[in-house]
Amino acid sequence: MKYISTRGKAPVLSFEEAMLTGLARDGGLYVPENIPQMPPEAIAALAGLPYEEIAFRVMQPFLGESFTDEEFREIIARAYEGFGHAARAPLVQLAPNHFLLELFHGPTLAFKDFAMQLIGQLFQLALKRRGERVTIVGATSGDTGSAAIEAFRGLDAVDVFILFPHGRVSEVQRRQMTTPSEANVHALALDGHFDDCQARVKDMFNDFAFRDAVALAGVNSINWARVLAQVVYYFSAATALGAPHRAVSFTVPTGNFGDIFAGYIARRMGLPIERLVVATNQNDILHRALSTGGYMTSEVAPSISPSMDIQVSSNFERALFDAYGRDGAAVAQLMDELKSDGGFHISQGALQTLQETFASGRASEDETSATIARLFAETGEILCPHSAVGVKVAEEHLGTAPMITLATAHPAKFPDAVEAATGLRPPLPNRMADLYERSERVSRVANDLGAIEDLIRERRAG
Ligand SMILES: Cc1ncc(COP(=O)(O)O)c(C=O)c1O
Ligand SMILES: N[C@@H](CCOP(=O)(O)O)C(=O)O
Repeated sequence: MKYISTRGKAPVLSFEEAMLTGLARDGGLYVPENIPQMPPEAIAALAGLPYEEIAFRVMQPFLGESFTDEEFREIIARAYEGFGHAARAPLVQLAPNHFLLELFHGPTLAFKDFAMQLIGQLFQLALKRRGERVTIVGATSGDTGSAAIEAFRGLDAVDVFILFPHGRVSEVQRRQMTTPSEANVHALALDGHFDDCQARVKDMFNDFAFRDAVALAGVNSINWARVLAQVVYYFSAATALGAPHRAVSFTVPTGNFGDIFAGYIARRMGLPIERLVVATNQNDILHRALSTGGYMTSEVAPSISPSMDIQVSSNFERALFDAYGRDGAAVAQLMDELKSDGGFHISQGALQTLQETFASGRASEDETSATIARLFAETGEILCPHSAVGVKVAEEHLGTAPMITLATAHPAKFPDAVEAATGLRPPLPNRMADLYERSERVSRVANDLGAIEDLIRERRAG
């Protein structure tokens, strides 16, 4: 199994190399050269299996020679043993044809744990074998950062630096990043928004002198391994509801397009997914792009679903690569336009291809609050604001196939928004009940590449 860049000019890599590399050296994102196919009998055989076994069968064909089956099975077992629900990703029925896939039972209460817990173990094994040490730098609007810190804290082969937008994450998210005391963990509060954090991370990857000097690695969803781990729960949920004998649809609260791109990969592997619905908050660039073909950035407006306050949606590049017939030069040109003009127009043919797979919708702030309140009153389910965006948009796309909406975070991560909608302040699980008492450690940084690079050079241990 080989991995190629969406911009067509970077070295072709193995799974392990692509995972340790993060962003391709031509600025593109790695994707598999071919998508392994799962025939209907193999999909049918997943029904009723433990999540860990489904994970092994779905992901193993993407690994090539990188890890033995025994190593990979052990890593999967360790990755999910700390989850607070035996099913790992349980389904809850909301209405006759509408289900919620709860992805928030991992250690940091967001869907990011599914991938991050796994790649923490994969990095550890790969780096030990190679005798190498890396500096992980990540950008977060709240959840990736806490999941990464949880997965990599205390590991001797990595330093982790997480850039988050100062004042734009919830208090729980911030404390999850700033309270771990391990010396290899560094939380950096940047003066700017998430897109600034993500742009600086990409700048560091494109500064080859810095990149090579610190052995830079990335665990944002620019890293293919992150996307791959998220493919699994599309299979577990769909087979629980009758796939491959009946098709299902998914609605995915979307920001950086990683989670929904994982659903797209599941579909490409053969999972019968009728519709993949992109749900955005008021920062709705993806909804506008998929409706009109114009991908135009504008100011990020802070919302009650802060983890989706994103305008430059990294993984959309992977979808564009396929929609443009895997033409790396065409993608590179669009990305240049994005940088110079703040946007681009998707060609008619590529837009049509995208629209054959993806539908989309948006939820305003009021609609998000009203959905939290209504779902609580009607079903007793307390949604986080991101999941509420998903539910609202899913309700506009219900059809004959069962609809599965991804619940991407635990409501206790966003207690203010939930309390404002329901009057209830959801408590944190017992194991993190003292989060508000723990002391914080954080460095405030300007939105300045040189200054951030200097700080990383100084603080890293390697
Ligand atoms: C709670 C939550 N929901 C949804 C999203 C959007 O996911 P993606 O960026 O993969 O589209 C994020 C952030 O990524 C998130 O943290
Ligand atoms: N919403 C994310 C933003 C980063 O996304 P990623 O999936 O590319 O890591 C977050 O919570 O940090």
